[in-house]
Amino acid sequence: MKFPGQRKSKHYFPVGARDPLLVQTKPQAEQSASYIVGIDQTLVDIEAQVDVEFLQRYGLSKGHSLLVTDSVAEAIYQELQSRRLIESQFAGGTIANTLHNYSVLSDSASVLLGVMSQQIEVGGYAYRYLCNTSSKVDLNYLQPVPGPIGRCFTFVTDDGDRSFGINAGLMNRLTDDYVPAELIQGASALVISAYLVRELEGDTIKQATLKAVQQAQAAKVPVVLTLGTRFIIDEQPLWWREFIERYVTVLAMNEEEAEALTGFKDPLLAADKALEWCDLVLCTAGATGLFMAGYTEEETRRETSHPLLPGAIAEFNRYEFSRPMTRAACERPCRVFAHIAPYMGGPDFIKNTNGAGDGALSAILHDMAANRYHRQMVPNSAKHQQACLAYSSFSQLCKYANRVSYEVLKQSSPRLSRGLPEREDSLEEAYWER
Ligand SMILES: Nc1ncnc2c1ncn2[C@@H]1O[C@H](COP(=O)(O)OP(=O)(O)OP(=O)(O)O)[C@@H](O)[C@H]1O
Ligand SMILES: O=c1[nH]cnc2c1ncn2[C@@H]1O[C@H](CO)[C@@H](O)[C@H]1O
Repeated sequence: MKFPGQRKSKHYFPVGARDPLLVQTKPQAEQSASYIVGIDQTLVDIEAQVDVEFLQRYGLSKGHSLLVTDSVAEAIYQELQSRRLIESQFAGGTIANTLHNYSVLSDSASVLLGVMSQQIEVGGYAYRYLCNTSSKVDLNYLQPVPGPIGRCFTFVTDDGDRSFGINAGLMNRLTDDYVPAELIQGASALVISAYLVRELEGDTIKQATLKAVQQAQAAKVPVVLTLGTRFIIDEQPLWWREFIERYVTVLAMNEEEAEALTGFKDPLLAADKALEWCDLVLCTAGATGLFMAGYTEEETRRETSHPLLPGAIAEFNRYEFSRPMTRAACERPCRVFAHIAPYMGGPDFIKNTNGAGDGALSAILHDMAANRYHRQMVPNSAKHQQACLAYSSFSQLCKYANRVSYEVLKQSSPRLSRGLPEREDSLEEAYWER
């Protein structure tokens, strides 16, 4: 496990096994027991640059993810091919992207549950999917299916925004016998998306996901939900509120999804509302940066040394130096909020914003898993006198998530091909210390 985020490590963090004191503290097996599990619809992103007229012609919605039938998918594919518009075909899926990035950032294992074509052709979609996934993502639990995985037409318009047309194939046929209880119970977190409920007749992935969620809850493994696209939430916001209240510890969303869920357009108010149902919220807001909200113990909360920020909640970042806890773990829960503007104002040129939000979530997951790893390695550390959800403060979590989003934008790919630089050689090295 690498240290989460980059900063001067004034806290003790066992990154290697060479320290003799550390080796004595815990057996080796426990180190390798640190992993996260995710469930996803296995699909390949077929990326193409198009104009808004193209989206309208095929009944797609700008900035969102909609299902397309086989015949529409074929027509789209033919047009993209004949006009030579396809730029890349690369493994996608919001959770698989998140797991891949988590593994790249943390240098640690994650496990993907989903389906995979049992018959694989070199160069085909399934083949590409496997080739484009980090070797630290364990694909051994995938369920074989007798047909294609999904295709996600990823349309990038002139403004860099992305819109999706999903052709499902057999991506929704995961059954609950491919959700091993032991695997879920031993994880640092279970990660799912709202997309998993978008099923057609005969699909089983929603049921399989529910089983996994219940197993995680019973084993006190945090359930992390990302909302995916606003349309799914718009369809049944009350169902989602109840689902979150019942099962979810960490909620990730962008400001549109946040509005669909809570009715609040302002990301800060939306995050505040969502804290009625869950414990920790990440709300990304494009060029406005990102917000986090959560709980901490009132007695041990820490005041920021940064300027206090104005907003719908006055001076909302006052306690951003505190570490997040579940509401249930606090004797006197106190709400904490934090915000950060895009790292260095964002890259000079943004070709495509696809996956920037997934990137932010993978950073949060890394920090959460690092906390558990550290607790296993150094259980009597002062860091664990209280049961915190993450290793770092809200403020550091924001920085790290934001830095990873920047890297996704800079690499123009939802899946990082490399982690963060070991040293930031820009003038912004101080960013991590501020
Ligand atoms: N136009 C932009 N300029 C600067 N930074 C940006 C821009 N768009 C996104 N970012 C960065 O990326 C982060 C996540 O962006 P965004 O809110 O667009 O995610 P998202 O809609 O959830 O994306 P996805 O669903 O594709 O993963 C932002 O918090 C910000 O740090
Ligand atoms: O229906 C879906 N299920 C799973 N993943 C999806 C769906 N629609 C879009 N994405 C994925 O979201 C990522 C960016 O956040 C893209 O890489 C795309 O593959």
